[in-house]
Amino acid sequence: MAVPPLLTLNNSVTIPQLGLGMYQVRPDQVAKVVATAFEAGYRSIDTAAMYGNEAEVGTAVRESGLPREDVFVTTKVWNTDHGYDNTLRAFDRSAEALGLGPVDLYLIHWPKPELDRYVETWRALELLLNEGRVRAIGVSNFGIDHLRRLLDETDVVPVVNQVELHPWQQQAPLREFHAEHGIATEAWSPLARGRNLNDQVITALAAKYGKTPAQLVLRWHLQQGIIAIPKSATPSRIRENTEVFDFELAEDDLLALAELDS
Ligand SMILES: NC(=O)C1=CN([C@@H]2O[C@H](COP(=O)(O)OP(=O)(O)OC[C@H]3O[C@@H](n4cnc5c(N)ncnc54)[C@H](OP(=O)(O)O)[C@@H]3O)[C@@H](O)[C@H]2O)C=CC1
Ligand SMILES: O=C1CO[C@H](CO)[C@@H](O)[C@@H]1O
Repeated sequence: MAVPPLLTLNNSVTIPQLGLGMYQVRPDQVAKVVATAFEAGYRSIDTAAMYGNEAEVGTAVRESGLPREDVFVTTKVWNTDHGYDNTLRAFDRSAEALGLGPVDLYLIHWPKPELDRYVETWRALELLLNEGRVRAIGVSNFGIDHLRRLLDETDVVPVVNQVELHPWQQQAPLREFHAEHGIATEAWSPLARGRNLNDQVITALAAKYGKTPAQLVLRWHLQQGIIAIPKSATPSRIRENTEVFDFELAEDDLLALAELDS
């Protein structure tokens, strides 16, 4: 069992650098998936109101027997709930479904610039933080312009920006902006949904390190300080995806992987 290392966020809260994604984990699968993950060492679960499994995630965490403070739960406000009051109501629904007390991390799922309400949505998250109903607040799918606006017009700097990121979409300019402003980068679809795991560069390097392609890709994330939340509903893969703390990619191999960005 490998318990992932903790990364310290800009408000001093810590988050496991590897977590389990819950998109498309059906409610009836959640209990087994989460129990398998906890047994394998995961301590972080990424869900969202939009995933339709918050209640089952909450139950699985409560029934795990793990101390609440040892588990990190992220959820997100969905696009249809932007706006100050709507967001507070959406949070109430999520917190009630989870039933875990304060939520560790609450994210704006998408900026939805066409609605132009992400600043007031963010202010609602700031209130939740000040009231102690969440331990940290962040965003997802925000571009540099959206982040700049939050930094200019609001008080709290997001702890993370969760974006699509994998060797084929490396997000260099955004990551640089995050680093300048103390925002952690969290990768969604860190395995690119498994679609490119037969890539020749990946399979050759995986063979070199005696690891699977998925482990190789996850190691690439971890070595760059990225938080990764791979999803799997398959017990063997849930375990496989944690066995990434016992090897290190050499500089040359990181350079070869940098070339995959498209
Ligand atoms: N903020 C946002 O807008 C978004 C957030 N997310 C979050 O990020 C999480 C992860 O992203 P997701 O899009 O699910 O994609 P991932 O990159 O995590 O890939 C998941 C897919 O890869 C397969 N897989 C997992 N492990 C392995 C392995 N070791 N070998 C081969 N195949 C494997 C899974 O199959 P199987 O389950 O059958 O094992 C599944 O089909 C989501 O679950 C969600 O929590 C995702 C999208 C958008
Ligand atoms: O979190 C999410 C899961 O994946 C969906 C489809 O790609 C995204 O739209 C959504 O943001």
